[in-house]
This record gives sequence, structure tokens and C-alpha cells, in this order.
Amino acid sequence: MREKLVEFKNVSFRYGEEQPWVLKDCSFEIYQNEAAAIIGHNGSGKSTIAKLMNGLLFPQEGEIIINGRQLTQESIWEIRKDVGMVFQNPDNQFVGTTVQDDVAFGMENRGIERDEMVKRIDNTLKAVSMDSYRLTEPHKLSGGQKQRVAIASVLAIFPQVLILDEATAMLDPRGRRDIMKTVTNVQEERNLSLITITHDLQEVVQAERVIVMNNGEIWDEAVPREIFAKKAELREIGLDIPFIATLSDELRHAGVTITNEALSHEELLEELWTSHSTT
Ligand SMILES: Nc1ncnc2c1ncn2[C@@H]1O[C@H](COP(=O)(O)OP(=O)(O)OP(=O)(O)O)[C@@H](O)[C@H]1O
Repeated sequence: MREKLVEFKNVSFRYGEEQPWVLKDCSFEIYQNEAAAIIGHNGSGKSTIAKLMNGLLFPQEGEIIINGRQLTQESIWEIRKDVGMVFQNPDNQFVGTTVQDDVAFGMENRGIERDEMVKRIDNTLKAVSMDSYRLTEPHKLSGGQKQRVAIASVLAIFPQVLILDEATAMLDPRGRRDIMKTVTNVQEERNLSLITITHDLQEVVQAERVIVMNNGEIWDEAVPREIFAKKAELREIGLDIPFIATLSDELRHAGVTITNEALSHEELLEELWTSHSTT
């Protein structure tokens, strides 16, 4: 059985006593070597969940357990060794004067030996196609390049849980696909838990399990195909439906038989091919 790496037990959170609850009684688990996604409309509580996972925030109610440790003021430093996080705005994440200094920074804080650091800088910058920018000052990079470096810096510390909070938002669709492929390879190689946080349904297609948030509550938890099948309800909670799902519906309305919910152009073609060749 896979080990639980993240556990939220009846977690509720608000930003102040006079403020509304932004998370209400949320319970979920993320397992080792699992690619999970958390999706929801703007303001549904996704980033708050991410910040609770590494002790940037603490819940007023409920318990959070990361890699067997309960989140407390005392345990945050140990927990932060296990949880790597990349946020949407890479500018807030740079500390080094060059790209390689930046990747080194998180490792220095964790006391990693110099030879090992050099090796990891090399490998992670290559993995995100940024090795030719080692000596560049981070502020001279484009938004997408900064995002790649931010991801490399987190991968270099070998976290057990990697959280990407809208972290590919500044990349174009191709760059996004490339980076997600790299991250997924690393996830599989190192048996990490990968948590992709997004408001874009198309990005959850690769996930094994999707947690859907709505107004601070867990609205649903299922595999992507089951989530995609609930198009009308997803629209009602403020999510945009991917083109391929809308197209499938229009074809159905036009009388075309489509039995399985397609997640990609290729799957829809396959579906049409199958139904066409059997009629
Ligand atoms: N520092 C803060 N102080 C007070 N309220 C906050 C703070 N940060 C977030 N909130 C509120 O908490 C709620 C949840 O915000 P959160 O950032 O977790 O949502 P989200 O789903 O990540 O949204 P987005 O997709 O826009 O990033 C929102 O209503 C937001 O206005």
C-alpha cells in the first residue's frame, strides 16, 4: 500500500477572527508517488491549502499531517524539508544573484555537500532546459524562464511532496507541456507526491486524482474522466470547460454517439473512429 504523505483532517481556516472561513472542514489525503491535482475557481481556497501544507499558515481547526509529522510551530522546519513549493509569481522566489546561486540557496540551507550541490545544479538546470543560463542574473530572465529556474531550485532539494501552485501559468502551452513532462518524469523517478494546483481543467488531465474546491469546501474528488463528465455542474461552480469536452457535447447533441468522456483530441478521434466503424 502507498504511504500517506499529506493528510488534512477536518481542516478549517480563516485569515483572522473577524474574517470569513476560507476553508471549511476539509479532509483529504495525498499518497506517495501520486500525481494529484487541486482545482477550483479564483478564491476557492487552493493557495491557502498550499500554504497550510508547509506551515506558512496554521489551521484554526483540524489537523495536518505531513510525512507522518503533525504540523506544529515546532515541526515546520522538518516539514519544509519534505515539501517543495513553487508559486505563480517567480519574482518573489529569487534570492541568488545568478541562476546557479539561486538553485544552490535552498541546498545550502539544508547543509548539502558541495560536490553533491554541483551535481544537482547541473542535473536540475538541464532537466528544465536552463543550463545555458547558469550565470545569468535571474531578473534578466523572461517570466517563463524564471518559472523554470524556480522549479529547478525546488527539485534540487529533493522534496517528498512537490506543490506547483499555478506554477506554469507564465509559460506558453508548449512550454507548459514540456515542463509538466519533466516534472512528471522526476516525480516517477523519485516516487514523489506531485500536487498541481490550477483553475484550468485542461491541466488536470494527467493527474491520477483530482480534488475540486468550491467556496472553501471539497466539492468532489475523483479521476479526471469522472470530473470531466460533470460539465454542467463544473460550469456552475465557475470552471471553464476545456474545448474538447464542449466539442464532445456538441457532437452528442448533433446525434453522434460518444460513449466515453474524451480527455484529449486523440481520445475523441479514437472514440469517433470506434463508434463510426461499428455503425
Ligand atoms: N492574506 C489574506 N488575508 C485575507 N484574506 C485572504 C488572504 N489571502 C487570501 N484571502 C482570501 O481567502 C480566500 C481564498 O483565497 P486563496 O488564495 O486560497 O484562493 P485560490 O483558490 O488560490 O484563488 P486564486 O485561484 O485566485 O489564486 C479568498 O476569498 C481570498 O480573498
